[in-house]
Amino acid sequence: MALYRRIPGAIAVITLTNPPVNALSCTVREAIYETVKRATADQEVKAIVLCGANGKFCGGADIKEFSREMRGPPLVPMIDMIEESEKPVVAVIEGVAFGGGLELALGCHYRIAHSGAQVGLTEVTLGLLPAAGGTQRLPRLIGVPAALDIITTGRHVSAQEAVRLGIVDKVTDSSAMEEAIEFAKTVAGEPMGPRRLSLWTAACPEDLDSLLEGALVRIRQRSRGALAPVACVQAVRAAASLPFAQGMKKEQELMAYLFTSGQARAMQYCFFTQRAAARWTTPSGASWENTKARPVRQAAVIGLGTMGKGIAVSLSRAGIPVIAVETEQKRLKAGRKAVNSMLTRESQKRGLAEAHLGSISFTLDLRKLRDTDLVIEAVFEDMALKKQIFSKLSSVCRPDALLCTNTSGLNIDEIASAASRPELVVGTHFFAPAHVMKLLEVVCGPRTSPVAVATAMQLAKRLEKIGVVVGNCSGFVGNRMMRPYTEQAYYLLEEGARPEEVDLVLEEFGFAMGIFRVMDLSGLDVGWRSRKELGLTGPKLPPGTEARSRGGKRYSPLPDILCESGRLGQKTGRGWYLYEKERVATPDPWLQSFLEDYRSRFGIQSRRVGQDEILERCLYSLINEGFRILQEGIAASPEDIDVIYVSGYGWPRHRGGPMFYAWMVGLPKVLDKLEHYHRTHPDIPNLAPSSMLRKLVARGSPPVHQWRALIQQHSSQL
Ligand SMILES: CCCCCCC[C@H](O)CC(=O)SCCNC(=O)CCNC(=O)[C@H](O)C(C)(C)COP(=O)([O-])OP(=O)([O-])OC[C@H]1O[C@@H](n2cnc3c(N)ncnc32)[C@H](O)[C@@H]1OP(=O)([O-])[O-]
Ligand SMILES: NC(=O)c1ccc[n+]([C@@H]2O[C@H](COP(=O)([O-])OP(=O)(O)OC[C@H]3O[C@@H](n4cnc5c(N)ncnc54)[C@H](O)[C@@H]3O)[C@@H](O)[C@H]2O)c1
Repeated sequence: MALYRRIPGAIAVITLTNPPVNALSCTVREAIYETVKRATADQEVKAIVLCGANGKFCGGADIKEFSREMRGPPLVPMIDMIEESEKPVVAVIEGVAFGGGLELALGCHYRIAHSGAQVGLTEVTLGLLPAAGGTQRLPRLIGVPAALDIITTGRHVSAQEAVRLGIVDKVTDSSAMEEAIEFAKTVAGEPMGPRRLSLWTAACPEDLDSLLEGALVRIRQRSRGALAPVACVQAVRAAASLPFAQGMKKEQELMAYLFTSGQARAMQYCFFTQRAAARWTTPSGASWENTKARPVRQAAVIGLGTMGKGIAVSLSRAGIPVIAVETEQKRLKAGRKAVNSMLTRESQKRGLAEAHLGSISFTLDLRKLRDTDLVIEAVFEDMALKKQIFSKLSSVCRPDALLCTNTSGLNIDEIASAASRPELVVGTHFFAPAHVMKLLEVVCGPRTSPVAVATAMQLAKRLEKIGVVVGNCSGFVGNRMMRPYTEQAYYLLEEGARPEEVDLVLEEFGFAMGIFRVMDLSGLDVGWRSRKELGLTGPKLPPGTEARSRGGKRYSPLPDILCESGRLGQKTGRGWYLYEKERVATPDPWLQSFLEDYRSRFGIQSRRVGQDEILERCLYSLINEGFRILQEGIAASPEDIDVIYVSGYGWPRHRGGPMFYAWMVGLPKVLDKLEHYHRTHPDIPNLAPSSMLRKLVARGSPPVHQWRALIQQHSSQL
């Protein structure tokens, strides 16, 4: 709702009151109409101040209403009514003014912001465009180039930048409300015509076409296949070239097209599932609601390699003091140098004051960890080494200290067995680069206690990451699902495809990089090392093992052969591609003839592999593993799997995540295709449809949010 009060000085104050973010629900819109009408009709009122309760102006339209039939007064005429008011309307922007919230403020005649506030037209992140006049008013206010950037990226703009750009008229460190009231008194009685943005013309560069073309190129690089940012460009073009009324018509047409799109549905699903992941539960009844996290005042990181450095920076950035431990002086020195320069860059970029950073001390002595509340181990992926460290930590650390491991897939319970307090051992699986990537898989072993899970999830929040609780199995959720996906990519090469063909299909789907480019970037030796550990190749492989089979299942030795010949990816200048110019992947004729020789050596008839087959075999095998994970209770819900893939594995947001995508495609189709591919390739067991998928199809393919109820909780590993 919206509260109305009159205060001395002939000012009416209208306060949006809809916790937690004052979203513009049907009731709020009705109340705004009513209160603005009341203020304009009241002879005693000379100016109106519009603000939000609880220090937040407005989080925009109520997204929950988008999946229901729209009721109540629409936003556009409501904002027009405010703009048309003869009495000045001043918006008080505290906290946030996002989406429809900023559009509402743009309909006001003046905007006063608190210095801590943020504004933005964030609709594009929900698969939409600002459809309450935002695409037409913002370019008129700040010019086409700046508006184009804000509308197509949906980025959050600080109050300082907002005043620089002209989005707000004034920024204050003290009370924005008091400032606005005083300001309103000074403009009461002035003519409001010049303040109506709908009457302005958008400042536009001479070469509008090349500006818009450049934006489309960037959109294609950032989110290929996404409809909303392209529609945003079209709407801004309308603002630059058409009168306001016609621009508004264009905005509405484009919104009507986006509003019912599968992409908008997928992105709004991502918005809610990301928040739902924080509400974790385990079958034992422990949950975010009934388990209190331990406070973390002091943390430690063991190992300052690729991951440890980023983890230390994340902790420090959250204001947590860190002790970083290495094995030898040289590595310690290199780690310290790298961490310090990362922190300097970070604080420059984010404008963080040094005082807000947690101090980092560097040591070779594990005994310094006796007062830490939480330790994160990030040493080599070696079970014996990890067990040795957990055993040492048990004697050094306080008995209530939480011991976390950053392993990418080793058995958490085996690591815990080396600790004196297995119930306080938990996996905290960060993703590279750890100070950038949002995902944190919180891996719960069979003996991990609820308090350990709660503390790790609380830590994720403090680090501004998205924590998702998963069960203990090889590769957990994310990496486990990647394996069949990667294997299919190898098999497709064996059968006749080229790396660039596979990558193109995946990139057209929306991944920023195809799987072969990704492997070249992270180094082919990473997977090679783990296959050697598992005895799939290298010295542990029993003599006489068939080249293309392991344990009766199909195996591709292609990546092993590449590694043996020194092709490790970008770092060696060649892998699945050739890198003559640093980081630029070009198809390699050598690889093409190598693949031809390989096929003839093993008598494989090369064939033209179609784009549909590439996409289906890669994605459906990954999805099928997701169903197995649900069946085994390694993930609590399909939503959790989707959050992991969207926030940690570059799954395109406008596709919702693998499980959501499977539902959008149609579960019967996914089942049918898997059956078909499994019939054709009976030696690839992963292609055999999981019983969970069959069960869901038999139950009529219910929507994703209903799957959780159908999952057999008794098999849960959480
Ligand atoms: C044809 C039809 C025409 C329509 C016209 C459209 C006009 C317009 O252009 C469209 C929009 O405005 S689109 C909208 C554009 N707006 C945006 O894109 C802003 C989206 N919101 C945000 O970015 C963040 O929530 C904030 C930064 C506002 C707060 O962050 P924080 O402090 O970390 O808090 P938190 O944990 O994030 O959220 C707390 C709770 O509030 C919930 N909730 C939040 N916003 C909601 C909303 N708008 N609605 C409903 N609910 C919303 C959220 O789900 C959560 O509840 P849950 O039960 O736990 O799920
Ligand atoms: N690199 C990735 O992309 C990635 C992603 C997620 C998880 N992980 C996991 O994170 C862990 C670390 O991986 P990484 O890539 O950072 O490894 P890395 O090889 O880059 O670094 C490991 C560091 O640990 C140090 N170390 C080894 N033994 C030590 C000891 N006893 N005490 C203190 N320090 C010791 C080494 O000196 C080295 O600096 C592994 O378990 C890995 O599986 C890696």
